[in-house]
Amino acid sequence: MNVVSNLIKKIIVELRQGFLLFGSPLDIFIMLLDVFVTTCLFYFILKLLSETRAWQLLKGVVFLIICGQIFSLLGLQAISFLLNSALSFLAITLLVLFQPELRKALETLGRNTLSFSQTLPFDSKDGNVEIYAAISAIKLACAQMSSEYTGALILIERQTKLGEIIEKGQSVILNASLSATMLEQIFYKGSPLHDGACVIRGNKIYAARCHVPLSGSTRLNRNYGTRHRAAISASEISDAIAIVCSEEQGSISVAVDGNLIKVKDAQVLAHVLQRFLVPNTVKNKEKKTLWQELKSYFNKQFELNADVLDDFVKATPSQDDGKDGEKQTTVLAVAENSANLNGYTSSQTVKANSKLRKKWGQTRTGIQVTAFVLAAFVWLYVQATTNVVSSKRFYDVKFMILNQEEVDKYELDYRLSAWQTDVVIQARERNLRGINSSDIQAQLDFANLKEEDKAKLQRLSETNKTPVKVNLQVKINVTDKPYYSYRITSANPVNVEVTFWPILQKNAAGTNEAAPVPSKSEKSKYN
Ligand SMILES: Nc1ncnc2c1ncn2[C@@H]1O[C@H](COP(=O)(O)OP(=O)(O)OP(=O)(O)O)[C@@H](O)[C@H]1O
Repeated sequence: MNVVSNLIKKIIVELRQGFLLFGSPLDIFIMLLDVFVTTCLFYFILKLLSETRAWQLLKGVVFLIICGQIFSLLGLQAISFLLNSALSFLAITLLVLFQPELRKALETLGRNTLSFSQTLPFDSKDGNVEIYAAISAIKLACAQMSSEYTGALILIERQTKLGEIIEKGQSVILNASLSATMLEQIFYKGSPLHDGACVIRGNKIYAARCHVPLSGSTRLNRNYGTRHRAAISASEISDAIAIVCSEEQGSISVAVDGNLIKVKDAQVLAHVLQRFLVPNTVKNKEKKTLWQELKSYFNKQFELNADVLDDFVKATPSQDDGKDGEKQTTVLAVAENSANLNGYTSSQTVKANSKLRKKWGQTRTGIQVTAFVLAAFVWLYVQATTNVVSSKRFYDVKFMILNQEEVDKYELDYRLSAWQTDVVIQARERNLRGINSSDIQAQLDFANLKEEDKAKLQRLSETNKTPVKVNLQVKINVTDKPYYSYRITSANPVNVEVTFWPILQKNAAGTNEAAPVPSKSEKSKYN
């Protein structure tokens, strides 16, 4: 909590000083890019987390931080202390409690980072043909098995390998060609392979008799047994699509991402599979631009997670296709962590074009705004802590006289009130390190003399009378450093008094000496 308060204080100080946007147009562009990239990162993380139970906890933590800030502002020390301690404890428990969710989120990240498509890993160049052949085989087998009330559990492996399931227990590696007959043979009641799940990898039936570890975290109706639960579990621990043919009801169901939906028949099943396996079948058949590709890449997170139920529904034919008024899809189980609990409940029939109702914080805009706010906050923090602006004092910087000829023409002599100055420069620390005393120029430019002063000098040169005093401002710059990378915050002296007198008078007075340089004790005033 203290960290948060300190951070806010630091940011306010930096904002007050106006140094946050210190730099060239290029620096500002880089800063904006920095905020943009950080926003994307936060967007990605928040989107992944918004599909998990960790989201609720995250909201709780934010609430506690806000309360803590309010309490500490009000000076309520006891409650601030308690909240502070609770937050430190929560930071550790968060990692332990939500290890499965975080693991899943990272897996999703890995999947989407390495591949832009969510298709089956088909070998052939013309993957789509093979996918359609596979879908057709599965459709035929499921139609047959459901009509005969043969129980089956088919897992279609996608990006996440199902090695953990395949290599365990009594599973049998088949690596057989995928065909409807083969599937029916496997799940035929008398077959030694019918128990458990079969895994489809690419265009092969890779393994049979696989046992899926049950998670038990679903809201499945009691009428459904372990086969359906196994389907949900398999879709929870991976991005596999699980198809269940029910032995008791003769129905067909599909599970994706922890959600289970009963489809009307094998034809609807084929539509669903096409939606998930064939790239760009439903959405966009045209060639995408890079921007569209990037957008769909980000959107895909939602397609595969939060919007997965919507996808199920979209994947089915229009509601009117059910001539006898029968429902095309029935949601049997919604993943416990699903963002869609507001939109769908278990065993609720969903209309084909229904829209999901999500809380604002979980909508794309909500997450985008939150991600931007977080990124801006982190950026401000980094500016205030690591990319710090500090100042450095340089002593005895000698004046450089410019345009001497401007006074030579009057044939006068002059004396300066000082020949050197102390300069304080402010810059980003890394820039400041590169500045030495020798890089600083303190210029006295006689070209800056005012017209009235010039007139006085003219009169003096003609009359040879009382000496004339004029003020000149010292101009300071750092050689080899662009003007926007530093600021001169003070110079002492910043104005120099120049006393002019006729050359003859000077010789008489013998005063052609430099004004005294500030003594050490005087210098210490500026430290
Ligand atoms: N963890 C599992 N992994 C793979 N297969 C499983 C698992 N648990 C059960 N099964 C399969 O499901 C069968 C038991 O089905 P059960 O009747 O309990 O489920 P169900 O969901 O009611 O399905 P059905 O409607 O077909 O009866 C088992 O014989 C086995 O083949």
